[in-house]
Amino acid sequence: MIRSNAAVTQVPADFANPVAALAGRTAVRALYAELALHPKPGLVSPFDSGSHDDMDMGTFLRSLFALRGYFRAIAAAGAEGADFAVLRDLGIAGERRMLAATGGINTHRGAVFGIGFLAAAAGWRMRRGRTLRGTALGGTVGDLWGADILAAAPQAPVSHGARAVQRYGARGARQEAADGFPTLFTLALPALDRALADGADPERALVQTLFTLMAELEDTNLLHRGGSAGLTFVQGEARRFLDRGGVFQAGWRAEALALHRACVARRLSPGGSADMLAAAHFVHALREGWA
Ligand SMILES: CC(C)(COP(=O)(O)OP(=O)(O)OC[C@H]1O[C@@H](n2cnc3c(N)ncnc32)[C@H](O[C@H]2O[C@H](COP(=O)(O)OP(=O)(O)OP(=O)(O)O)[C@@H](O)[C@H]2O)[C@@H]1O)[C@@H](O)C(=O)NCCC(=O)NCCS
Ligand SMILES: Nc1ncnc2[nH]cnc12
Repeated sequence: MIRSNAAVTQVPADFANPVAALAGRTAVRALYAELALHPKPGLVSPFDSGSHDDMDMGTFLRSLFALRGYFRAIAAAGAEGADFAVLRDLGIAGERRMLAATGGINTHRGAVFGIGFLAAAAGWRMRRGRTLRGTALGGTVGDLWGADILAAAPQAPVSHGARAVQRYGARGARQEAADGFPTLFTLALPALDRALADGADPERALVQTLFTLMAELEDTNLLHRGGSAGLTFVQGEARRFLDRGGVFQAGWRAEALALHRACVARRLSPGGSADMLAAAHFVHALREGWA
């Protein structure tokens, strides 16, 4: 049977949607920029697999390619004013595609969650011609979906992160999103803008931003792997790096590599900070391409 032209030319709404395409493309580029960055204490990079035995650069590349359609679709859903249930189902489907691509390894679960909501909020604001500047993007996440994020029952099985929240009373990813991503908008993005303004190239500006996040974020990955002592160790070392001048000090790369080795020796991995770094890259790049 010959299908009508209409059927052949039908494209998914998100594909035909320039706002969704921009957000989707920008999200994948942000995940790649984070992955390709080095040195990143304890984390996977082209240099090595950090504190991880079960994943490497290839695992993350397969993961971020599998998520291309997800970020485009969730931005399109946000543009349409979708409610939390729609976004959650897209997020669950995205997680499934990620796990299928990685053989069940949890590479970007935090990014599926955090950058997913930011992409949805970007779709909502760009469709309505609203600015992406200041804390507006995070405010949209909190205003439109914050209450539902906190009310949603944790997925079974309970994640390492949720267990860390229960055990250590940390805020975790949900509270961060429901509050409009304060760590991202009041800490990470200003650090990125300041490093670039002070003359750092993009690589050094991203390293500076990562250390700024590591010094402050209550990263449930660190709590899961190293308890309060692990989190306190990384926060303290990151703060010392920044107090000595960060990426603007002579020998900064050797300093950062020394912390990488110390994290690997302790099996510590600030995965939450890695996700927030990718989120900062996402928002910064989106702002560049949008009024
Ligand atoms: C909505 C959920 C995704 C939230 O899940 P949950 O409530 O369980 O919260 P967390 O698991 O704590 O958060 C999810 C991930 O967020 C990252 N993260 C950690 N701390 C923070 C923080 N303070 N602020 C922001 N983000 C944070 C972190 O992601 C990274 O860790 C992942 C690896 O985790 P894990 O495998 O446990 O660690 P490993 O060291 O690899 O373990 P082993 O090697 O020992 O095995 C990695 O993926 C990074 O991304 C947190 O994990 C969920 O409940 C849910 O409902 N999902 C359904 C979809 C949905 O609702 N989506 C919303 C619409 S988009
Ligand atoms: N580069 C990375 N290494 C380990 N965990 C991560 N989670 C997000 N990005 C990561």
